[in-house]
Formats: sequence, structure tokens, C-alpha cells
Amino acid sequence: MRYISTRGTAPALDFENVTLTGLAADGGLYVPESWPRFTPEAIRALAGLSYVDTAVEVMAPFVGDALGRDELRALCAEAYGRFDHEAVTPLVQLDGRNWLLELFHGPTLAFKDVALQLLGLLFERFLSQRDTHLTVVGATSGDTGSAAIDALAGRAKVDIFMLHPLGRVSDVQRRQMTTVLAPNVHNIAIEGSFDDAQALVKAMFADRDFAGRFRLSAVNSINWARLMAQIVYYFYAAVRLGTPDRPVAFSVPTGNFGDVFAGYAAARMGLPVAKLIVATNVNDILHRALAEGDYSVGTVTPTAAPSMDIQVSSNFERLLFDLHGRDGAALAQTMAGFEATKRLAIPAAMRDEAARLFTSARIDADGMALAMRHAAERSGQVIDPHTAIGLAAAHGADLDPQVPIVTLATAHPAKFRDAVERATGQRPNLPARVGGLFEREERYATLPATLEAIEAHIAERATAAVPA
Ligand SMILES: Cc1ncc(COP(=O)(O)O)c(C=O)c1O
Ligand SMILES: N[C@@H](CCOP(=O)(O)O)C(=O)O
Repeated sequence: MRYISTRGTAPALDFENVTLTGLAADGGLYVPESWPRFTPEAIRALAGLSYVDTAVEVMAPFVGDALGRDELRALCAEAYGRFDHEAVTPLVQLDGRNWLLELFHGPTLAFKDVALQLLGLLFERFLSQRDTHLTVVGATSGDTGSAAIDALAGRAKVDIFMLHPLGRVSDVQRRQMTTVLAPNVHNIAIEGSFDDAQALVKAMFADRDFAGRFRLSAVNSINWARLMAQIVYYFYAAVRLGTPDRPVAFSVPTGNFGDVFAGYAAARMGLPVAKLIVATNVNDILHRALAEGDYSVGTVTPTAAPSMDIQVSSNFERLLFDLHGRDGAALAQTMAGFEATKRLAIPAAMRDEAARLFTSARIDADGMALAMRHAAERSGQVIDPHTAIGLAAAHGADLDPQVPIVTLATAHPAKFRDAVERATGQRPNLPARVGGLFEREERYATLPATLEAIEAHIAERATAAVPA
């Protein structure tokens, strides 16, 4: 399998190189050159497989000959062996039609672990054969940061610099990052929003001199391997509910459009997905884009679902690439216009095309709190604010009542226990595996949200510097 850039001019890469590379050199994102296809028989054959075996089947076409099948299986077994549930991503039934897909059984209690535990192992495996040290730079609104740090702390040949927005992540999220004192882990609180952090990461990649000198790499969902690993649980859940003989809809709490893009990829691979519900909080650029064609950036409003307080959704570019007929030059022009004006009007024909698979909803603070309360009272499930947004959107969706709806439960409620307690009166406990968080020493730098300040900070600390 080869990977091409959404903007058409960066060199195509194989799986190993796409995993170690962040943003493409032309500023685009890497996508598979073509979508592997699973026939209904191939999907039926997944029934009864363990999560690890499903992962091998679904990911093998993307990995190609970069890893042998046994080796891929061993890496998956190691990554998912760290989850505290045998099913890795268990399904929980709420009522006759609604299900939760619990994605928070990994070490840092959010869906990010599913991909990042594997990515950490892939980095180690691919770097073991190279005389190279990487500098991973990342931006987090709270969950990617802790999952990436857990996956990379103490690993040879990698430094990780993680930018989070000062004061805009939950106390549990911050401490999960800042109490990891491994020498290769560097936390930076920036005086700005997640969008500022993400823009700084992209600006570091665009600074080709800096990117080359420090051998930058990415753990955000701009890295294709992240999305690849997330495709697996769409297959795993749908097959358990009777696919390919029964289509399934998914409601996805959405910020950077990575998780829901993995669902789109699953559909392109042949999984019968009835609908993907893009559930946003009041930072609703994606809802406006899909419902009205208005992809224009507003100011970020802090909410009780902080991981989704995002305006510029990186992975929307991957969908736009397909909506532009995979014409990289045309998309590069569209993105240049968007980057200059912060607005993009999506033509009706593209919107109609997207609407064949996607629908969307914007859930405000009251809707989110109500969904948490209802889940607790009616189904005995304590859910986190992000999951609540997904569930509220699922309840409001206008879909065939025969189609089951799986809402992705993207974080453990204890990560956001103040918001959960406010809505439900119940204060969820942190699982034992993250105990002691509030007794540990924290370490992080606070910096202004400027490229100069961040690059200078990294340059002083990164191991990977190649002489200029
Ligand atoms: C708990 C949680 N839910 C939902 C999201 C949104 O996912 P995505 O950015 O892939 O759209 C995030 C952040 O990515 C998150 O941390
Ligand atoms: N919500 C995310 C934001 C970064 O998203 P990513 O999927 O691109 O890494 C977070 O928790 O950090």
C-alpha cells in the first residue's frame, strides 16, 4: 500500500515511512492511494474473532509488507494486552436500539489509547532498524497528550513535546500528562487555545529547516497510522451487531474529525454503515459545514467537553480530498483559500455527496447535561460529557428505527468528574490503574503561543538535532 498527500505534490510513501512522518511536505495529509475492499463474505468471516485478530485482518492491507502478519499480530497483542477489558472495546446495550461502544479501557482512559498504544510500538519497531532519533511534536485538548505520552515515555530514539492549552483541560487530563517525568517527555502549556496549539504544530512542520533538523514526527491524527487503528473498532462493533446482514449507524463525538473519518474509511472499505452522525458541542464548525456548507472558523468557546473545543478540524481535509474527486491540486487551492480567509463555502454537490453517509448535530450544554442524566437514570450508565454529546445526537437523529445506533463512548467519566457530578450527582472514581495522580509531582513549561518561543524551547531540549 502506498500513501499519497491530499495536496498532490509530496512524494508518495510506504506504510513505514508514513508512520514515521507527520504532515506531508506540501502541507497535506497522507491517505491510502486506494481503499482496500472487504466483501460481505470477508466481513462475515470476522464474526467471532477476538479484537486482536480483527485488528490484524482490518489493518493488514494498510500495513502491506512493512510487517509480517505474525509480527503485526504480536504488536496488536502487546498493545491491547494493556486494556482492562477482555473485549478491548466492549459494547454495552442501553435500550432496544442504542448501544455504547466503550473505547476507554486503555491505560489513559480515552479512545486515543486504541491507536496510540499501537503507534508507540510501531515507532519502536521501525526505529530499531534506523540510526535515527525522532522529535515528536503534538497538540492536545487533553486526551491525545496523555495517551501519546503513556505510549512513548521512556522509549529509545524518541523525544515527545506535547502542547496543551493552559487552563483548558481537566485537572485529571493535565496531571496524566504532567506527572510523567521520563526524560524524553516535555509538556508545554501554551497561552492560547487547542487550535493555536495545532496551528503551531503544523507551522513547525511547514518550517522545513526546523522539521528536517529535528526530524519531526507526529502522534496527532494527522498521522495516518492513528486513523488506521481506529477503523478496527467500527468493524468489530458492527460485526457483533449482525453486519454485513444488518447495517449499523454510529454517533461520533467529534472535534478533529479523526474518529469519524475512521468510520468513513470503514464504510469505504465495504462495511455497511447506515449513517455516521457527527456530534459536535457548541464549537460547531463541522455541523455548520455538513448542514449548511459553512466551514468558517469562529472563536473557540470553552465547554465541559474540552477535548472537542476545536474549530479547525484537521481531518476534514481528508474528506474534502475525496469530495474533490481526489484532485490534490484542486484541494490545495481550496485549502490555500481557507487558510487565508478562515472560511470555506462547500458547494451543494459536495454537501449532497457527503450527506449520503454523514449527518450532524450540535449539542449545547443543557443537551449534554440532560443526556448524562438520562443515561444514569434510565440505563444506569455514568457517561462522560463527550459521550453524552454523541448520545444526545443519536437520540435526535432521523434514521430508520430498525437500524441500531452505536454511540462511541470516547472517554471514561472519571476524566471529567466535576462535569459528571454536576449533571448526575454522581462522582465517578478514577480506576486503580491511574491512582495516585494527585499525589505526584507535575512538570511542565508555560510558553506564549508563538512559533519562535516553541521552536527555541524544543531546540534546547531535543536529542535529534542534526547539525545545521
Ligand atoms: C474524549 C474525546 N471525545 C471526542 C473527541 C473528538 O475526536 P476527534 O478529534 O477524532 O474528532 C476527542 C478528541 O479528539 C476526545 O478526546
Ligand atoms: N481531542 C484531541 C485533539 C487532538 O486530536 P487528534 O485526534 O488529532 O490527536 C485531544 O484530546 O487531544
